[in-house]
Amino acid sequence: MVKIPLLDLKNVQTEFKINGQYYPAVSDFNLQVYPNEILAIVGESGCGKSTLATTIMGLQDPQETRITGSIQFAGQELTDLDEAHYNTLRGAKLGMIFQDPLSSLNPLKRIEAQIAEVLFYHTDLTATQRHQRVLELLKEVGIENPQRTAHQFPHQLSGGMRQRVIIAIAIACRPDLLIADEPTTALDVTIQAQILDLLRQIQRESQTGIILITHDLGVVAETADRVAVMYGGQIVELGPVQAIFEKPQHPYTRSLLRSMPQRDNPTDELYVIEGMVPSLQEMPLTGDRFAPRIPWLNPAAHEPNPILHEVETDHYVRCSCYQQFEFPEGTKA
Ligand SMILES: Nc1ncnc2c1ncn2[C@@H]1O[C@H](COP(=O)(O)OP(=O)(O)OP(=O)(O)O)[C@@H](O)[C@H]1O
Repeated sequence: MVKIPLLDLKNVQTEFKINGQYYPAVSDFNLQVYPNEILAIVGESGCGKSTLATTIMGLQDPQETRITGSIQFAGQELTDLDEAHYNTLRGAKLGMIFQDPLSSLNPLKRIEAQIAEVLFYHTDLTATQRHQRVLELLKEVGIENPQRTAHQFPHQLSGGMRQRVIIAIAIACRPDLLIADEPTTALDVTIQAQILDLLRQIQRESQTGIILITHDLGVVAETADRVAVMYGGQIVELGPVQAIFEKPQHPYTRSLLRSMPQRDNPTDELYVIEGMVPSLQEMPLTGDRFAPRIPWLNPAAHEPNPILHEVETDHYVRCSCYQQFEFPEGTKA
């Protein structure tokens, strides 16, 4: 059976204007997201994950940004949409959850008003029905006393409760696609697990396609169906979660995994990836963008213009350098 993607990105490039010149934060980006899957996007800070999310959501300032390529959502091209049309999709068919629940909520409005607002704009529900729906949504996201929470202001809630409220707003209109940008980073571990469970429950019950953006590979292993590893604005590896964890190929994926604390040996010395993600102006645009961070690898191992290779079914790796890459002797295995 042919699977129809919910979201289909083709050659997407997002460039920021800095001192009058454009620099790509996302480039050569090709990706499909399907209904009822959680696709994780991972990479260090500065790899372009949030830029990709805001590009899909149409939240980039056109004065400062240039977006090229095609973004199709449920068969509709988004890159041509004007703000009014985007507004009919955002909050309704396209939902987004940001990292910091406090700054995503209006401190001066009660929780009920903030959830009801989305229902007001995107549904025909009456005021009484909206009130009822707000309570149902709060219950759905695991809030024990919806009546009480509905009446409270954001500062009266814990971080975990606020994130649940944000999720309630994001799912209020049953979006087909939900983008969650670091949804658990600000939360402690127990609450993190509960929020991830909630996302999985939403995916299962509503067949939602979810893009989960995170730098935390532990979160990815627990939650995702597929994983896109991003470096320098590009996908460097894409595959089913099991393939990424059990048979990682790209030197960047392998380095990220090696730098992750092991559960059975949490105090073990960690591998540290050499150097840093370069700024946009310093990012090399030809050759393998990760090459400067693995300087011991023979430069001839890299392709001059690396492309994604399918190494096994549905598992893609950029640049054939993975065939020759080894960690230097003496680094932690
Ligand atoms: N409005 C902007 N103008 C210029 N450069 C920007 C802008 N927004 C982001 N960048 C740059 O684009 C690159 C990608 O940033 P982005 O925030 O998308 O990365 P990220 O992987 O999401 O990182 P983080 O996890 O820290 O949010 C970075 O070099 C960042 O400095």
